[in-house]
Amino acid sequence: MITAEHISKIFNDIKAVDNISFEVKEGETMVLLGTSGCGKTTTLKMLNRLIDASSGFISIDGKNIFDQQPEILRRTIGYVSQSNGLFPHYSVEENVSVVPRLLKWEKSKTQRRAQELLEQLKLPLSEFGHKYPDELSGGQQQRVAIARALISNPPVLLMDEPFGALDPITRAGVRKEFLELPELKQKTIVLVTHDVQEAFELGDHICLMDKGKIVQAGTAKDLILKPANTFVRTFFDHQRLFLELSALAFQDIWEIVNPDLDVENDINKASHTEINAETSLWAGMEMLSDAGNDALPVRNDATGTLKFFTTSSIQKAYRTLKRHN
Ligand SMILES: Nc1ncnc2c1ncn2[C@@H]1O[C@H](COP(=O)(O)OP(=O)(O)OP(=O)(O)O)[C@@H](O)[C@H]1O
Repeated sequence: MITAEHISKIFNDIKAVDNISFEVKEGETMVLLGTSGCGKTTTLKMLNRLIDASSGFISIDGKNIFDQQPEILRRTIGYVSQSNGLFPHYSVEENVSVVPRLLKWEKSKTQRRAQELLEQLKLPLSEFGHKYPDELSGGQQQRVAIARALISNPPVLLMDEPFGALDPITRAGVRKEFLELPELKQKTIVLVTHDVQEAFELGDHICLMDKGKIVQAGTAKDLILKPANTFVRTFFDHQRLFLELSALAFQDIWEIVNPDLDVENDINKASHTEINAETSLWAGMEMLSDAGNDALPVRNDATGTLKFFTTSSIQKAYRTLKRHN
């Protein structure tokens, strides 16, 4: 678990981070979101002491980070920097082996681990191990950077705009792979982004920052449906419909949906496989987007019940939910 209490960073006379506090529980992904210059990177770098806080307290897994030597601390914290930070004159295998070398791992152990990780990241060692960063696409380089950060199996992972340099399509693909990576399921992750969609997709919790302060912290649903002030509301305005439908899941409209629509006889209930009620309404509507008269079977694991949703029943339930909020 990461705890930051009243941390600030002052550069000369600029207050880059201004008295912020947050907590990231074990296994959670916390996103620092905000526009350029609001203090996200400075906050992230204070966690592994690439930048030392001017004031405040930070602990990781109950240990005060200021009691540890920065180099030793950083061995337990994976870090993916904004520009991937790969050494251009090192091959893929050499790049991912940097930390094991510092930790004096046996060669065979390093190679086994590199093989396992690169396999998961769809860059088999036999095919990519000897290549150099400039022989790889941006998405592949980013995956090598992620493998390098994960190789020593650190419990904490810090990522600064890890997909920032990628085009939107590659970015969505790499992000999807990232979400599905078994290695990451147990990690405590802090991720910096200015991309709202990315924050909503990846963050269990989001801290929205402005001018060095956290303006609101909460789940995507909290931020979009219960904005703390006008700044938060306006921040999401340009993508509001998409974000609301992404933040809401079928379980949020479970009791609202009109039962009459569930039992219409002329809807085709056979063309979709069952999905879970934790799926977002946006994902559900995408699945229905090609359909004329289809219904999506959705299972609510909490109650064990199954309901069929059409595009129009989702839209009606969403409008009703909005009216009541
Ligand atoms: N080493 C430094 N010396 C002086 N000022 C700095 C330094 N690093 C950052 N700043 C200033 O601190 C503020 C916050 O910068 P920071 O990089 O944390 O923002 P950010 O939200 O990560 O921005 P971006 O999304 O553009 O990376 C900015 O005003 C920046 O100019």
